[in-house]
Amino acid sequence: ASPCDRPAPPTAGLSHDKWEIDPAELLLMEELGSGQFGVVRRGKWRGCIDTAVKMMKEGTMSEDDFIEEAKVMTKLQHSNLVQLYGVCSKHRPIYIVTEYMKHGSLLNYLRRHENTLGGNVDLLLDMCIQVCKGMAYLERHNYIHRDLAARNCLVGSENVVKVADFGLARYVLDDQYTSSGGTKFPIKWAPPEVLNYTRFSSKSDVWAYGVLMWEVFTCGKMPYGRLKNTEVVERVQRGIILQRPQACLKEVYEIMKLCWAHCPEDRPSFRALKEQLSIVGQSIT
Ligand SMILES: CN(C)c1ccc2c(c1)CCN(c1cccc(-c3cc(Nc4ccc(C(=O)N5CCOCC5)cn4)c(=O)n(C)c3)c1CO)C2=O
Repeated sequence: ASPCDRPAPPTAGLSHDKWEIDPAELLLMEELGSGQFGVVRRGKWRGCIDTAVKMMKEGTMSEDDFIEEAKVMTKLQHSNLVQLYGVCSKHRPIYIVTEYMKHGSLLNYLRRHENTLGGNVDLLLDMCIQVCKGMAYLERHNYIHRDLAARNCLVGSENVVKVADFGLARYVLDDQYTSSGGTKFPIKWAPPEVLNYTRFSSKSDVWAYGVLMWEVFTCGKMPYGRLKNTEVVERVQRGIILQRPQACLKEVYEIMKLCWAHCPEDRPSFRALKEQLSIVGQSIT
């Protein structure tokens, strides 16, 4: 049978280092957009496996550290995580090759489909539960995302939602993104301990997950509207939280609020969140 018939083994023995991909086996296609590290293109690996290929722009990433970490990341495998297939690190720019998700970012998907998604509370809750499952897997592996948000999740066929770009924040060289005073730092998704001490943990991911739930139930609104970052920091430190979105059930909002407990240890784990959200999910379907 041709390699296209069997499912893409995430890290099939691509070369002597199983996380190293031979660029000769990649066919680069249309551009999908650009992120922190530069342009991302769609690709075909070995003629048939759909991939997304990040082509690392010089000076955007601490490459050697990342290539080391890639060995760990290829081992993180879950149906709600965008799979890292491997890297092409024998040339510059290096390529990061991942699974392809045909509908793009969750944020754009919510905004583009607001009319059909807005009334479908079951579907919105299911999307939140899928992200929670992916995050519970990372939590179990003591892996912190550091930039969980709807813009960093991706949508595939049949409304499959997966968490993407987990852990990459550690390799961004742009200070505007990495320092909490920078213009690109995700202030609106950050808890007090990150704003004050950049102390990241799975519990800071849980705070960000609460904001992601708010994004989902508002079909992609900007949290805190047009408030400036300094105003958001002031509110978060005073304990002012996001209000219940109109489409969000009261019992779902109660769970969302748990994610925004001021002290990280008072926030639920993703494991507990998954249990609670699934119970609500069963009670409304
Ligand atoms: C440090 N952190 C947190 C980072 C680092 C890099 C990146 C990000 C965060 C997030 C943004 N990003 C990035 C940039 C560019 C592409 C991808 C990106 C886009 C994909 N897919 C699609 C599919 C379709 C479309 C599209 O054009 N449309 C329009 C028509 O209707 C359907 C959707 C866009 N992207 C995809 O599968 N992956 C794996 C990555 C990604 C996600 O990977 C990055 O490359």
